[in-house]
Parts: sequence; C-alpha cells; structure tokens
Amino acid sequence: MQRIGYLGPKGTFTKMAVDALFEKGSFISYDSIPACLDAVERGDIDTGVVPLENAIEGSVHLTIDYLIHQVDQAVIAEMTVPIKQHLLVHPDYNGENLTHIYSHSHAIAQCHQYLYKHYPEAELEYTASTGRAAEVVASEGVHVAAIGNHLAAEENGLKIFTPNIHDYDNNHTRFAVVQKKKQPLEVKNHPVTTQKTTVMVTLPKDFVGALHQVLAAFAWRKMNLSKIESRPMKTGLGNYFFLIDVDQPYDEVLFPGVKAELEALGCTLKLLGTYPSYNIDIPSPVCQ
Ligand SMILES: O=C(O)C(=O)Cc1ccccc1
Repeated sequence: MQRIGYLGPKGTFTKMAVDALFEKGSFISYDSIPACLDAVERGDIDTGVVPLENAIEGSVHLTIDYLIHQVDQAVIAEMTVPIKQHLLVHPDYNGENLTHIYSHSHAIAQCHQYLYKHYPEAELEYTASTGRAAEVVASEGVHVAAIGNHLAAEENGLKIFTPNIHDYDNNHTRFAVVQKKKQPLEVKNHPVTTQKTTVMVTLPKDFVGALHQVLAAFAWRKMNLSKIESRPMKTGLGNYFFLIDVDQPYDEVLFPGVKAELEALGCTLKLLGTYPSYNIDIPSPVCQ
C-alpha cells in the first residue's frame, strides 16, 4: 500500500483534496509543509501532497521555496479543488466576544475584508494549517474562532457559526503531488484536465531583454505557458529564478530545443515535473 503524506492534521483542505484524488493508500498527516516534504525526502513516505497556489492569495511560497532549495523531488500530479472558508466556533459558543481568530495565512488572507468588517478587534493568529486552527479552538473554548472547512468542524466537534466568509467566490487552490522515486499513483476515475510541465529557469545575469528571450524560446515553438513566477534565489538582492508552467507534456524535441537555446544564452533550465492536472469538484454540504 502506498504511503501518502499530506499537510494535516485532520480536517485540512489538503486532506480534503487527498480524499478526493486517491483511490487507496495509507494516509499520514504532517504538521507542516516542510515536515511533509522532508518525510518524502527521507523515504518515510512514497508521496507527499502540499498546497501550491490559491486563486485569491497566489502562490504558497513555503512550498515553492522548499521544493527548490531544500529537497530534490518531482511534481507528478496536481489537483485543483474549490475552497469554501467558514468561521468555526466552539460547540458552547453563544455570541461571546471573539478575542482571537486562528488560521493558516492563506485562509486569513482569503477572508481579509470579512474579518476587517465583522471582527476588527480580534487578533489574527497564524497556524501551520486550518486543521491546526480548528484544534486550537476545540481546546481553547468560546472566546476564539478558526477559519476552516466543514471537515475541520466535523473532525473537531466545532460549529459553523458563519459559512462562506471568503471575500471572492471563485476560490480554488492547486495542490502538488510530489515524489522522490517515481511510482504509479492509484487515483480515482477523474478526467485529466490537462498535462503540464514545470521548469525552473535561472538567468546568468541581468542583461537587456533576458526575460524576453527566455519567453521567445517557448513562444516561437508555440508552447503555451499557463504561469510564470519569479522567486528570489536567496543569494543576494535582485537575484531571481523563474518558474514556468507549460501547458503540455514533456517531449524529446521541443523541451530539449528550449533547453539548448536557453543554455546558449547562459541560462540554466531544470525540469521539475511533467504531470497530469486534475480539476476536482468537491461539493460543499454548507449552503451558499
Ligand atoms: O491549511 C489547510 O487546510 C491547507 O491545506 C492549506 C490551505 C490553506 C488555505 C486554503 C487552501 C489550503
């Protein structure tokens, strides 16, 4: 049975995504994104699942930076799922003043306007996951709340006090499925939405039109890009690398062609994965 690790504890969005994607496996919860990726690196687990990007808040930098700088793993699948954030309270809560609201930084950011309007006095407390925030509320009592999903409420015996508090409706998150040693995935029967390839490009130095030339290598081959993001190399101010998602599977002609062209300019190109992308609808039991 494959060992599949995920950002836990129970009731996280990552766990919801794992339940929706995998047919079977032995599922192991980790308290943080680095802990999950380190477990993949050590071989304690075969597969890791971590959040990658949110439609409202953007990339999960901790995941991207850890994959680039700390571990050597390939993205072997990704899934996009809808995200509904709810305000979760202790079962004994009866309208008491809320002094602290706990959640993952992305969940808090997805509800900023709501929190500003309704709970301007509450201290916002960041936790490693929404599931962890729900655990804190279960143990701390009626003066605190968490932002999380219906599963976190169920798993921790909390009440949904206000459903759907995210500021924008079309809220989705992409999750990355990563492995160190490639093994087949046993996924449910979801249609593959698209095949993608992610590459990391570093530039030799800042020269006129450098990024234009990088993009041109993909453009004239008619390779569609669905995302480009720059992140610090962590070697000095102004040193950045680019992460580029290409909307097609790796092949032995176009990608080596791009690599050779970019290397001639002094760039380096590293393949981070070529993988199926699943769009999974998880119906919410909580009314809009
Ligand atoms: O904290 C969680 O539940 C996660 O899985 C990370 C996350 C946080 C907010 C939106 C989507 C995923």
